[in-house]
Amino acid sequence: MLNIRCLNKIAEAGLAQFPQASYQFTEQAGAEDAILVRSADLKEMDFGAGLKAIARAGAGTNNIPTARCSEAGIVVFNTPGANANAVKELVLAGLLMSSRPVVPAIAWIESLGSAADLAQRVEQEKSRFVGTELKGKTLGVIGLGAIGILVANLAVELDMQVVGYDPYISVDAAWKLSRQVRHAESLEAVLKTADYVTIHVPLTPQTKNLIAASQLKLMKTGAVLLNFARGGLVQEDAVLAALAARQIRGYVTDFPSPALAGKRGVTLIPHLGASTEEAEENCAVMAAQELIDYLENGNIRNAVNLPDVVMERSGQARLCCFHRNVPNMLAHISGMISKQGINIENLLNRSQGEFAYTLVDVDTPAVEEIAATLRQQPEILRVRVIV
Ligand SMILES: NC(=O)C1=CN([C@@H]2O[C@H](COP(=O)(O)OP(=O)(O)OC[C@H]3O[C@@H](n4cnc5c(N)ncnc54)[C@H](O)[C@@H]3O)[C@@H](O)[C@H]2O)C=CC1
Ligand SMILES: O=C(O)CCC(=O)C(=O)O
Repeated sequence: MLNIRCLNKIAEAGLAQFPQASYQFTEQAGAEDAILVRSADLKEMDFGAGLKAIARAGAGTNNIPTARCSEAGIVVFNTPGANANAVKELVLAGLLMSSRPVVPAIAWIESLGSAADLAQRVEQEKSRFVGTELKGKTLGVIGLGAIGILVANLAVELDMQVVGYDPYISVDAAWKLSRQVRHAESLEAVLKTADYVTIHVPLTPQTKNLIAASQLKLMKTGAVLLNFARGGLVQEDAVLAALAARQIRGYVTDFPSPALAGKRGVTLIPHLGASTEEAEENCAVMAAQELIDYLENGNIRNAVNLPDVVMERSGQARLCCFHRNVPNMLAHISGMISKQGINIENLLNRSQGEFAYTLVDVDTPAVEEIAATLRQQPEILRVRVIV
């Protein structure tokens, strides 16, 4: 039996992927083979020696200590794109809420209750809630990955001018982007030209406080900043100062904090970007399938600390080695196997940065001794045998 521990509510369709004959769910810390998580913070968590993988049912993995996981031979997965449409739709709501004062207008009408002169007061006072149109305004999109692309393309459909910035954009992403999206050479160029700026980059040490006082100063007077990516990307004090100085008109964010609560110009949403039935299901199913293929076949799809490594099963056993990306590892692993007179049926090795992963299919199930010897190597972080 393999033990799966869920640290957040995971959609039923995802849990149903795990066959009951070979998987059980556990709440016991340290007993798990794999963890399924959404936003729970694992940074300070101790991991049991048996933990092989963590799957984030979502995009951002800043709640997972990925470097520490790699050192312990734990593969960290996420579910790229699985919730992108849900976020895109909420960004649209954010754009509409910041161009048309519908939220205060609804609050006002609710405050009137069922007053007899309701219809009359509506017509008399509605001019307090006049907005502006998105059509013709410029949207700056920072980060053109799964979400940024959808937001940029949607804005084109809304007849907005769209300017995008992503110095690391993938070729696949570039193909999906509308040709009407203008390419900005720098973050500064986006900030200077946009009426609305929306951020869609991961939170990393490099992107922390991406938008701070000096960036906010570049924004057009009266512009709106939307942050559906992570709170730490925007320096809150600087945003509050920019709002107080009327440098910017609004800050719409999916990441509330005590400092932002109740402040003029701030719209707080309780981290609902991915909270649709469809996105929760997509993420849960994708995360579960990634874990199952890794636990049962050693295959890796959508890990953040290793590249994709997928090989058809052949032979009688599979050795899965998570190791450092240093010279001679492949020769060492294959040499150890051939020294025992064992035939290698198939082998696949891929690396990403400091780490690498090797799958070896062999023609005998009797490879535990080889695995035990390989585990002695300091450069080898985890060896699994799958028969
Ligand atoms: N509010 C919510 O519920 C959700 C929030 N998110 C957040 O949104 C982020 C983005 O999600 P996806 O688009 O799915 O990820 P993604 O990985 O598909 O795209 C991220 C893009 O950011 C770009 N990027 C990285 N550093 C950059 C920089 N300094 N300047 C400009 N671009 C940069 C990358 O090249 C990549 O194209 C996630 O990391 C997560 O933090 C994601 C899903 C739901
Ligand atoms: O699971 C959630 O609701 C949060 C989604 C999210 O922030 C992400 O996918 O990065």
